[in-house]
Amino acid sequence: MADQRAGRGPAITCAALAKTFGTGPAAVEAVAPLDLTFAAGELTALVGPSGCGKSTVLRMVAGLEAPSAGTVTLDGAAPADLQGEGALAMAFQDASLLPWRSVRGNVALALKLARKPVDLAAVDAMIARVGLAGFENARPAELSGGMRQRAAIARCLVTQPRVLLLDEPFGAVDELTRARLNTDLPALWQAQGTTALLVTHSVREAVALADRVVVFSSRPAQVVADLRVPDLLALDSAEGRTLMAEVTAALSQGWADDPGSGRHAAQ
Ligand SMILES: Nc1ncnc2c1ncn2[C@@H]1O[C@H](COP(=O)(O)OP(=O)(O)OP(=O)(O)O)[C@@H](O)[C@H]1O
Repeated sequence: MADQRAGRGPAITCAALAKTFGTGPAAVEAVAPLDLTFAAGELTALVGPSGCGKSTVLRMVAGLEAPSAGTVTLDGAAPADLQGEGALAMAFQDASLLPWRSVRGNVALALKLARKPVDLAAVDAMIARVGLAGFENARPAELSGGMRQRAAIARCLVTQPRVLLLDEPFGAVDELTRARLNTDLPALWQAQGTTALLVTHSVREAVALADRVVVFSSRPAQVVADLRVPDLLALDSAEGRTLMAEVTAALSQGWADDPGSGRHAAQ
């Protein structure tokens, strides 16, 4: 039952979603039963201690990892259905570009795989948008790590996905470029009405980019705080600093032994 409005992202619902890797004494419970809904067209940042299960949640939303229990639905559809429509895009930290293809070739391929018309002007415009104008013909090996990440982001956004899943996509990008991408890219996906999830270790990035910040406890991931980011929040305002302090406090609380003791704030 996909959303009929053109291009608009679906709501994402995780219902009693859980994941345990392995069995017996060696089993690792990565995600305890989790109930979370991400609103259509919103960008939600997921933050939490290293190894708490953030990527696992993202991979289950992407349909790359089967849940041990519970479900993920996107406006009622399974992740695989959106994958099939080319409506779901992901960028991971390790920016896996095809090494034998140019930047232009990699970005254009995303359109082909999504069964969309390959418009080279749109491809080059997206490459310019992530600051890679002039590198259209470069192969990934000729780019820095940060440039490869930017090319991977261009590859994601060129298809105008309805769902965008970003796992530390700016990890290898320097501060200046990151600041530029942080101001430039949200406008792109907001205009497209994309529903986006962003896993990040940066509280500043989470608050700067997201409409909502969900803070997880240490493994298995459970929600310890769920905070709304006011529109047009200035990070250096008193309100911005207070919100970042709240996220940071929830993160330290998330490291505590009793993850269930957290609070569930704004929705
Ligand atoms: N394929 C797998 N097989 C076995 N264990 C796994 C697998 N993937 C993840 N895990 C385990 O699940 C737990 C959660 O991992 P996950 O990558 O989701 O955490 P994360 O919060 O994204 O971590 P980080 O912030 O460090 O990237 C970890 O203990 C990890 O070792």
